[in-house]
Amino acid sequence: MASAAAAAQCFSSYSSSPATRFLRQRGGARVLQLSSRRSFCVSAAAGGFDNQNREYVIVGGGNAAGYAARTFVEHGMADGRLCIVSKEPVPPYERPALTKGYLFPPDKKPARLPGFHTCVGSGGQRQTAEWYKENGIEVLYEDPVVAFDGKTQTLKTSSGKILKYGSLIISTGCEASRLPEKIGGKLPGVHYIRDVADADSLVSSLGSAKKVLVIGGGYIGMEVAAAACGWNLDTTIVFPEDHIMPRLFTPSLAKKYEDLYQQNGVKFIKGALIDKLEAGSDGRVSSAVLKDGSVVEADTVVVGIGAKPVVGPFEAVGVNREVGGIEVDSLFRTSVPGIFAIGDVAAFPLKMYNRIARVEHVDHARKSAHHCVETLLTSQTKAYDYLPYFYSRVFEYEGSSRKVWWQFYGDNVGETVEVGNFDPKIATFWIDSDSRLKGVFLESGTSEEFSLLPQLAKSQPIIDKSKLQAAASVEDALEIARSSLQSAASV
Ligand SMILES: Cc1cc2nc3c(=O)[nH]c(=O)nc-3n(C[C@H](O)[C@H](O)[C@H](O)COP(=O)(O)OP(=O)(O)OC[C@H]3O[C@@H](n4cnc5c(N)ncnc54)[C@H](O)[C@@H]3O)c2cc1C
Ligand SMILES: NC(=O)c1ccc[n+]([C@@H]2O[C@H](COP(=O)([O-])OP(=O)(O)OC[C@H]3O[C@@H](n4cnc5c(N)ncnc54)[C@H](O)[C@@H]3O)[C@@H](O)[C@H]2O)c1
Ligand SMILES: O=C1O[C@H]([C@@H](O)CO)C(O)=C1O
Repeated sequence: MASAAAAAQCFSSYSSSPATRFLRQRGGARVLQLSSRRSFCVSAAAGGFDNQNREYVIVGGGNAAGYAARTFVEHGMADGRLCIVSKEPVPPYERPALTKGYLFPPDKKPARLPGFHTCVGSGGQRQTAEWYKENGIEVLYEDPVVAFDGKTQTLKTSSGKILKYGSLIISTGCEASRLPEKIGGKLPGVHYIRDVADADSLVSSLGSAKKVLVIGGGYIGMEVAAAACGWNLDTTIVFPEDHIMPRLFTPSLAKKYEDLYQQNGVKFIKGALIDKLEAGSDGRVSSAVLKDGSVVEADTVVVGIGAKPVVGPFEAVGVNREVGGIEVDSLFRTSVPGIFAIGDVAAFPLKMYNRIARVEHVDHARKSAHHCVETLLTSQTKAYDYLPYFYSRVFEYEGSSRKVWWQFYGDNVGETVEVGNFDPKIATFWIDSDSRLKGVFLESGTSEEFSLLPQLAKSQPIIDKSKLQAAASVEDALEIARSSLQSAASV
């Protein structure tokens, strides 16, 4: 790679300049200190490519990248020093909105950019394209990184740019798992949702849809099926398991949500796999054939069958074989000095449960980004100690018969006690064999009640299961949990 070699040469001759202190070791990261606050960009076109040196490069312009950029700005280390290389045409946004406000029917004020750029989802500033400019952050749009060379510390983008980095943060997230093309996974009318372009395409299909088939009973399946109800569409969900949200919900909790969806007209086909999707005479999807031979008609299909971490082209940095993703330590450092990974793509030590995990949820994207950049820019060596937090909100559009919003904190292990049945609340408590409360789920709580959940899941108090089982209401059950917390504190 002649241009990369040229880039490396140019980089080292620049870095030997007396005005530059080079690659200080900080929090395990190689930090290039420049005397000037402006970036150094050597535009000596080598082999037709721009030859550009950057101090900090973030690859991926998604949720985690937006929060990382904010932390760079907070430390006064963004201006002229930070470059974000993005595959998407817009600055980072709060991805959760894509299956929530974005899918509201046209007359119910759907969310659109620039309304939900990061960091509005956590009450922060709305970082528009202007915000990046004003803060001196270079963002390369629609120009994904296609090659990586750790030896020369260079990246190549799809347009052929060669970027030399001092420190690199990989935040490439996940991509939607797809049905194979040979069974109709790419037919017109078949949708996957990961980015704004996908959501736009789905919105345009919903506008003329009659029958929607949602494949997958996870997060995307539940959120998109609820959204389709808002458009008054005939909606069916099909999935291989015997209940929805199998990764988190107990069968009994799932049943309550399934009943609610059915009251909204959604049909469920459980324990079923797709054999193929078939096209009508116009070439657009018209039906799904299930493995048992039955046929479900649909003019719009939404596939939500999970996501895969985007590790390419960074495999050489070290992929975790068990959970996938780029392996990092508790400071988000990969095996290569100066290279970090955050968000969905990072396989990190989940300290409180003593296991390596990947977490595909936005709270971790935000917190891992902040923790990583703090490590990179300060002398912080505090291990990331994450408490898993998942949530969803559906039927939120104006005029819906009832809104649904739940939160879960902790680990869904052990036996469960469930209280309430959309009256309007539901709570589920996961309790291990030592009677410790490990995980807690709450539907339709007040903000005060929701704020109790992380305290419970973090302290894991000993709890009297029989008292919880006897609770007359969700409020009572939460009070019992709260008092177990108090007695744990007083021991
Ligand atoms: C539709 C949807 C709804 C969701 N709702 C919720 C929710 O309600 N609650 C919740 O907790 N979580 C939710 N999530 C999960 C949450 O959005 C993710 O955990 C979060 O976005 C992860 O942030 P990230 O930056 O790691 O990845 P992403 O936000 O996916 O960003 C990764 C970015 O990297 C880009 N990229 C990939 N490869 C390259 C490359 N080679 N070069 C340059 N750029 C590249 C991608 O295009 C993307 O822009 C949802 C996810 C989806 C898809
Ligand atoms: N509220 C949230 O946190 C939220 C909302 C939307 C999306 N997301 C994220 O987006 C990503 C994708 O979500 P998702 O719902 O696709 O993943 P998921 O893992 O939540 O659900 C996948 C579901 O697909 C089904 N499935 C798996 N293989 C199948 C197959 N071959 N045929 C039919 N069904 C199959 C199963 O029912 C499984 O529950 C995940 O990272 C998820 O965390 C999160
Ligand atoms: O975390 C989130 O961010 C967006 C939205 O709040 C941004 O305005 C959304 O729908 C979430 O669930």
